[in-house]
Amino acid sequence: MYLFIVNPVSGSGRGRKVYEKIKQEPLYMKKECRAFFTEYEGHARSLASQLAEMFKDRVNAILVVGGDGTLHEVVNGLQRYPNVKLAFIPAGSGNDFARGCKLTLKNESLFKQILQSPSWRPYWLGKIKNIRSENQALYFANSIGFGFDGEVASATNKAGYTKLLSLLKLSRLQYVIALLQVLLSYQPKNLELELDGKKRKVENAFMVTITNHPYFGGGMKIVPDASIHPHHLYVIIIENISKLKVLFLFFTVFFGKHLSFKEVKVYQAETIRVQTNEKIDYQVDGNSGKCTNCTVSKENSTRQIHRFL
Ligand SMILES: Nc1ncnc2c1ncn2[C@@H]1O[C@H](COP(=O)(O)OP(=O)(O)OP(=O)(O)O)[C@@H](O)[C@H]1O
Repeated sequence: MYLFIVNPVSGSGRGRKVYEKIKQEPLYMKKECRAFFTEYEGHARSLASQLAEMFKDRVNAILVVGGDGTLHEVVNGLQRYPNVKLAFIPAGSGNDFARGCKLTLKNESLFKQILQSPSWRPYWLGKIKNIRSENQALYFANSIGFGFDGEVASATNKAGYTKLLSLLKLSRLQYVIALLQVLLSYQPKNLELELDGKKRKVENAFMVTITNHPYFGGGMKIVPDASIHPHHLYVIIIENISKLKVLFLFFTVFFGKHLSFKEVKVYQAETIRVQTNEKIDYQVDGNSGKCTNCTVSKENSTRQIHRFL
């Protein structure tokens, strides 16, 4: 049995359209496929855990049709079900997870590939402790970022021009527009980091981002050489940089050329502690929030995800 979790509003309606096309495929009728639509924010998380519990002995895989935000909810719903196989059919506006996993096919072709010749490979999600609750960890598929990154995500999520950009097929511009807006008002932050026990003060931080794979912000190659690793995450720090230089840096990041800037540093670490005196904006898989401290590492379980990288 293949279970679909479809976010119909992802990508300004692309999620519904992609699913409607997949549903017409003879393979959809032939195999046992069932679809569940999300109806509100957070619904994908509860759906995923309910479906995994209800069909745990019969499910071949859960297929997520949506954006990175929907995937984020699903991986959190599956926290207690690491054995459930997961596949992603991108239909959002950013789709960084699909880039990070080298999913080159789209829509019906990707659906057929998942059912007929899947490439199940291990994946280790990022795990954040203490960010929203002391008792429950939060998982991420792509990245968590603090500072500028968090403020840009918050502006992107509040933006009123999303639908227009989608109609014009310019969704990738959404992040860039928010970035320029936030750049004008952004005040650098002071943070204290601990990378595998080694303390490091980051003064005038532009951003600190921890990622599982190279992509973020709708196609920017933030850590170009990152590969999905069982133990370590990649930490990119941008500090003491002028706003003008940031602008230049963000043009080069699409090609992964920003690492030559002296203000940019990349580390690998298994456990990362982040602490600030004042609440700081963060984004996790594109969802925004505020926090003062948290600890980030890899989850212990291995999951099987359809991917090529
Ligand atoms: N029926 C619904 N109505 C309104 N919001 C929904 C519904 N179902 C899910 N959502 C919310 O829609 C939000 C956006 O989803 P998602 O991130 O998957 O798409 P996107 O923003 O277009 O893509 P990306 O994150 O890749 O840019 C999520 O926060 C999710 O909780």
